[in-house]
Amino acid sequence: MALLHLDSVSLTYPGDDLPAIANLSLTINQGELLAVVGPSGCGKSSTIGLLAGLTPVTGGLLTLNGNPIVAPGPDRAVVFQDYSLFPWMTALDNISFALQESGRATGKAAKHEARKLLDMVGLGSYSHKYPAELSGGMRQRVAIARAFALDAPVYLMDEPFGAVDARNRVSLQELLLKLWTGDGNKKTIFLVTHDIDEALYLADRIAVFTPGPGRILKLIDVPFPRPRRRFFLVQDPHYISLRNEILSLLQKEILEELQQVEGGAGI
Ligand SMILES: Nc1ncnc2c1ncn2[C@@H]1O[C@H](COP(=O)(O)OP(=O)(O)OP(=O)(O)O)[C@@H](O)[C@H]1O
Repeated sequence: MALLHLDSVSLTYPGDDLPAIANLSLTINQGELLAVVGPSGCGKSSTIGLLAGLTPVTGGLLTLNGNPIVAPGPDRAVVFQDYSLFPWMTALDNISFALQESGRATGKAAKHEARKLLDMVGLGSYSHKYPAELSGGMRQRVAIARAFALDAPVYLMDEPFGAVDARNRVSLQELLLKLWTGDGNKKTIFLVTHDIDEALYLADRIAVFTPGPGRILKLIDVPFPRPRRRFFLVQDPHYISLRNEILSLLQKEILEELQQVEGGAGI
């Protein structure tokens, strides 16, 4: 069932001549995990801003459940790369505050629920620590636990694992899959990533964006059954060919853009 729908959406920031996004059309189904890859500046974060209701569209129509998106709402949670935790609150308080703000729990119940979430992300014994006392990977775990404390139907994730090392990235990906499927009632996830392997491992579909103005160059179905097993997946010839296809789509776009800038010299 279609949940998010972008119909010829365009965005031109105030004062800009050129649009950041032009004629972007896409339907995202309920429970789908859609990954977006594309060169830097192609409008991925801007699309998250539109879906979150933080930025108004300047053309086209953007709907959630058939209703135009005009403002942020509790039906959409956003996770950024930079953790965005409150530095003056402990890990536990960051999560219980989110639970209270969303009206999901108050007082002791909020603390209890927050503790369960911290346990789930493997940080049960770090509940009293402040963000500055945690490693980058731990902070992002808390940020993800806090986002999932909101129990929103839609998650908009902008390079959520971009700032963590490869090992932490793998475990955060597993965590994301666990939270996505939750109690069997899947969330809908729009995940921006620069990592093609991450997109292929996590997503149901991958949208490859063109350089600005952002549009979809290709929508790719990721056919691998779940649960996926990394070790076998990366050796699967179909995986290798999909990976190469995405890489060459991105490289072609980047080379064409460079040729326009450099007049083709040396490329
Ligand atoms: N708040 C803003 N005001 C004006 N222009 C903006 C704003 N945010 C983004 N832009 C412009 O919109 C275009 C798309 O930027 P955006 O951040 O959406 O790209 P991106 O694909 O997420 O890039 P990256 O992968 O580097 O994060 C760029 O040309 C950028 O300069």
